[in-house]
Amino acid sequence: MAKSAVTVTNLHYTYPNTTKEALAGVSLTIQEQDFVAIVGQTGSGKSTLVSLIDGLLQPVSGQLKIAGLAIDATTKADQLSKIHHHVGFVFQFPEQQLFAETVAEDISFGPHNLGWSERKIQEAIDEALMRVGLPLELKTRSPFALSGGQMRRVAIAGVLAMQPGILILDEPTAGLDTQATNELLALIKKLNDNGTTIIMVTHQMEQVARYANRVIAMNEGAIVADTTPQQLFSYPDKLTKLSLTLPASVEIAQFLNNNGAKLENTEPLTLEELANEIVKAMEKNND
Ligand SMILES: Nc1ncnc2c1ncn2[C@@H]1O[C@H](COP(=O)(O)OP(=O)(O)OP(=O)(O)O)[C@@H](O)[C@H]1O
Repeated sequence: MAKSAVTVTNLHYTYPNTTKEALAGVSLTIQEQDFVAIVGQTGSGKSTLVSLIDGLLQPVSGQLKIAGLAIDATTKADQLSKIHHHVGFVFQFPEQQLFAETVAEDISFGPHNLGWSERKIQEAIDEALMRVGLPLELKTRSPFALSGGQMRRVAIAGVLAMQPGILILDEPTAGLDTQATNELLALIKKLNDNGTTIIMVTHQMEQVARYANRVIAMNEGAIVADTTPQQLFSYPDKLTKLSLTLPASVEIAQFLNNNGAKLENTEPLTLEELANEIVKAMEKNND
C-alpha cells in the first residue's frame, strides 16, 4: 500500500501584519511517489501551502506530518529545519540563487550544511549532475558561464544533492524555451518514476494534463478540487470560475465535436492523445 509523504490537517496561516487568512483550513494527504500539480489563480495560496510543507513558514494552527516529522504552531526551529532533510524546494527562477565560483561548489552548499563528509559530498555532486543530465566536466566551470537551461539544471542539482524524497517545484519551467521546458519536465518525470514525490505549482494546464497524476486546485486559501487531471478538465465551467483554462488538446477536441467531428474521447489530455482521436474518427468516417 502507498505510504503518505505529506499529511496536512486543518492548516491555517496568516502573514504577519495582515488580517486575511492566506490558508483557511487546508487538509490533504500526498502519497509517496505522487506527482501532484497545484493550480489556482494568483493569490489563491499555492506558495503559502508549499512554503509550509517545506518548513519555510510555520502554521498558525493545524498540523503537518512530513516524512514522519510532526509540525505545528509550537514546533521549535531546529525541529522545523529537519524538514530540509526530506523536502527539496526549487524556487521560481532558481538560477538567480546560484552564487559560487564553480558548479561543484554551488551544488555542495546544501550537503555541507547538512554536515556530510567530503567523500559523501563529492559522490552527491556527481550523482546530482548525472540526474539532471549534465556532464561531470562542468564541475569546475563557473555556473554563470552556462546557458539559461543549464544554469537551472545546476540549481536543481543543488537541491537534488541533498537527496530529498519530496521535491517541490514552483513554476519550474518559467522563462524557458520549448525545448528546455520539455527536457526539464522529462527530467522531473524521471525523478518521479524513480521514486521522488513531486509537488509542482504551475499555471500551465498542458503540464498538468501531461505529467500529474493528481491535481489540487486552490481558491482563496482553500482546496476547491483534489482530483485527477481528467476529472478536473471535464468541468470547464468550474475551471472558468477559478480563472483557470483548459489544456489546448481538450479545447480543440470540444471544438471539433461541437462541429460534428464525433471524437470518441472528448477529453484527450495530451496533444498525442488528441491526434490519435482525430485519426480514429477519420478512419471511421472513411469506412
Ligand atoms: N509575504 C507576504 N506578506 C503578506 N501577505 C502575503 C505574503 N505572501 C503572500 N501573501 C498573501 O497571501 C495570500 C496567498 O498568497 P500566495 O502567494 O500563497 O498565493 P499564490 O497562489 O502562490 O499566488 P501566485 O500564483 O501569484 O504565486 C494572498 O492574499 C497574498 O497577497
